[in-house]
Amino acid sequence: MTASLDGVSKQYGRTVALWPTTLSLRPGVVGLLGPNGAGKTTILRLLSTSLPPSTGRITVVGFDATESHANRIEARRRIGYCPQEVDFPRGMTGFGFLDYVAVLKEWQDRAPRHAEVERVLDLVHLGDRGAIKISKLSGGQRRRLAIAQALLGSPDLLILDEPTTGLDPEQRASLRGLLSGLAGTVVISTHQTEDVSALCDRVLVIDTGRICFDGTVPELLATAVGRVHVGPSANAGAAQTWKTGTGLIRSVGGQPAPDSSALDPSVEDAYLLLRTDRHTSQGVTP
Ligand SMILES: Nc1ncnc2c1ncn2[C@@H]1O[C@H](COP(=O)(O)OP(=O)(O)OP(=O)(O)O)[C@@H](O)[C@H]1O
Repeated sequence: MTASLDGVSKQYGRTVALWPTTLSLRPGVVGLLGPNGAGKTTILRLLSTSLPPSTGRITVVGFDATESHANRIEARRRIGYCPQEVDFPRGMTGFGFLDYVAVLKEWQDRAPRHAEVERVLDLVHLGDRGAIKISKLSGGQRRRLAIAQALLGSPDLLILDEPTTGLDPEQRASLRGLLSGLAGTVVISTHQTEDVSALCDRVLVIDTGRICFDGTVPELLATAVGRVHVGPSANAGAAQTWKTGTGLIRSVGGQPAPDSSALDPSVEDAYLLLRTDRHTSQGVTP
């Protein structure tokens, strides 16, 4: 097991961002899906040990980061974290920035440190951009530079908050290739359901500070089988409907309309239905 949350909760003043949660993470790619404000970033910051929990224990590679400062340092040595937004010193070059982060991560010897910086620059396809000032990089290139700093030292636990936001389709596909080839545990938060279906071994759906689904992509898809239709009219009571390019109406949930046929659900369909079912049955405000 790479990391665990044991009864971990987080409250900001009166706002409960995460209700008491117990979770174990093993090698593979774990995707956190959920609407804005659900608590994804809170979980990632807790796991990264940059945010102290209100209750519970957080363990990373055997070190209980909530127990002592020394344990937290040991845990952090095994973590790579890329937050949603990184404030770069824009006057620096990409290479200079990564070299600086590598120094902070205790890479003391210059030659192996520089080799590591070159390695992670290559991994995110910025090998030929290292000497350029960060202010001159595009938004997508800066995003990849932020990911590169998290890859330094091949951490056991790699935590990426919305890593594919701002990347073009080619770069997104390439990042998926990179993440799926890593040996350790990778935790990503995303709004891109395609990333989840293409990449994740395990999906956690978060809603109002609670994990409301924990399983594999096929298990998530199975929850929506027989509930997605296409036809000349919309399903009554559907959670979502839209007119497709063929002129037919695609309905997610509801009572199948006459002459409609069932479709294989996507991760997005299953996610929408999970949320709708939860909000209808529990009266949770979306
Ligand atoms: N520093 C803070 N102070 C007060 N409330 C906060 C703070 N950070 C987050 N919150 C609240 O905690 C809840 C969870 O926020 P969080 O950022 O974890 O959600 P998220 O799922 O990552 O959202 P998004 O998809 O928009 O990034 C929200 O209600 C948010 O307003």
